[in-house]
Amino acid sequence: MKTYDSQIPVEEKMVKQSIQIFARVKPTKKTASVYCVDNEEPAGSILEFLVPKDLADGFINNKKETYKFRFQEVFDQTVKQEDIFEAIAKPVADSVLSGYNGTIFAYGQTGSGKTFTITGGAERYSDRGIIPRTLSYLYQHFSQDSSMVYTTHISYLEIYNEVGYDLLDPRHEASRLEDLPKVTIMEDPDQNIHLRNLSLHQSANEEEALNLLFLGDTNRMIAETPMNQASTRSHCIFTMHVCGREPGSVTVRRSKLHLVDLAGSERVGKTGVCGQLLTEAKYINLSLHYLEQVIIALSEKNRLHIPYRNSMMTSVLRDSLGGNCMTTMIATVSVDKRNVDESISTCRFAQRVALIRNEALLNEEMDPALLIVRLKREIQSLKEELSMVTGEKREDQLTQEEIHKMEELVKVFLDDPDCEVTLALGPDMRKIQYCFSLLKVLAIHSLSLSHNFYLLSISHHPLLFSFDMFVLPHYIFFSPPPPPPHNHYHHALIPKGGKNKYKA
Ligand SMILES: Nc1ncnc2c1ncn2[C@@H]1O[C@H](COP(=O)(O)OP(=O)(O)OP(=O)(O)O)[C@@H](O)[C@H]1O
Repeated sequence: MKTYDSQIPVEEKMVKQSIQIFARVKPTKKTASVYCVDNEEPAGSILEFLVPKDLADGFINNKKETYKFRFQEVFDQTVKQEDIFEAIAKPVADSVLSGYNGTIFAYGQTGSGKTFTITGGAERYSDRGIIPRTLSYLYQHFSQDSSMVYTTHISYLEIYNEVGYDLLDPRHEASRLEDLPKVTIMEDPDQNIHLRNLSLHQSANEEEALNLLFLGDTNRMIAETPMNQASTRSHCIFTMHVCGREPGSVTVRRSKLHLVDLAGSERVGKTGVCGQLLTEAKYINLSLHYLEQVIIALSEKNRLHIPYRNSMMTSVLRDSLGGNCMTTMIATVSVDKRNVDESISTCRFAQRVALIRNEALLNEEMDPALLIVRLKREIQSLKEELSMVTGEKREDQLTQEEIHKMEELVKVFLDDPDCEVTLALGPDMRKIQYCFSLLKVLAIHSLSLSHNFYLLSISHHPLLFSFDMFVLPHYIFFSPPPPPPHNHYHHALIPKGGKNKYKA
């Protein structure tokens, strides 16, 4: 198996990349060989179909007998789900972890193995598809990476007969489809798509995410058709929103991972469906036709208008097709003789898709809530600086907490025998004045000790009170009083011969 180095260096902010295309061949019991795979090619792998001119079931082919298609890699019938995950999904999951959007979509004829590849088979644990394996990989990474804090949200959208439904809506089971709220598309002025009525569920761990996947899968529109016993009659988009942030940083990385299981195209004439199955088939074919139109428009140079708005699916996947996303397509093909023409058209479609170049951007942004806190702090400090420069006084009074803090600071300042020690108060004149007042009181008190009796009017200051009480009988009034440190004045008694315990 080939390896792809699609791990993106984090410092690169934009990655231009063509949509990656892979092919997967569904196992068949039929032995007649109509195809071959060449994985030895240096630039990718070749899937070749051999179509004899006299093909019995009506496939008209006048000239060509071989059709060759190049893919990044072709996975033949025996390739396991685990290998598909490693080669296709892991690199996309890694880019999502780095902050880029990622999309993986499976495209192919009905019954060719899209659901098996994206979601998985129900029979064996080893049949788990891309979604459960990717969830497991991502949550394992989240728990191991202590340098980042991650949050994840999940949504699961179904587009059935061109109408969007929320597969995670708890009313799904008990209600008729037509009674459920429809998911609608809204576009903001920057042409970003928003989906109304599509719920987002936070999932803290792999188990919660798997429960959501299971809930959504049980609500999908599945029906038995002549081509597939459990055919998905809708397009399903499982989306994981990942938000990563370094602890303490205001920068967040938000990326989206779309895992898309498209409904399968089917030839209505060939399968002979009627009634509801026919209506569904018409819608499926129409929306796949619109998808093809978008792909054709994107692959043509100088096309100004891309018809995204023609269908809900192309509107929702707008970013994945020619936009801000690392996108990968898996073409699922059946190599039974009777399906060869559809498989060839799937491969042709893939070749067109490979021409589309996306520009994936590193989705980094500032967290608005944290940014507000940081800016508030900055405004406060600028205000203080400004009032220092202009000499403008702040009107608001110091709080008790601030006063207490400054008293502590002065105490530490005075207790420190180091003459170089500084009293750091910040650029707030009120605090500076308050500390000067405290220091003056102490200075006067010191003087009073050498000149016998003095009167001092000071604030209600617990530090000073403690030594005011020390030698109570020796006091007289001293006038005028020093500037009051704050609003509440008290006359304190300064003793003669008292010891200043705040000085060395
Ligand atoms: N690689 C595979 N290995 C084993 N079984 C497979 C594989 N691919 C498909 N199958 C089986 O083939 C059947 C049809 O596959 P699946 O439902 O995935 O097709 P689909 O492309 O999703 O069809 P539809 O478009 O009708 O929903 C299923 O029973 C599935 O288990």
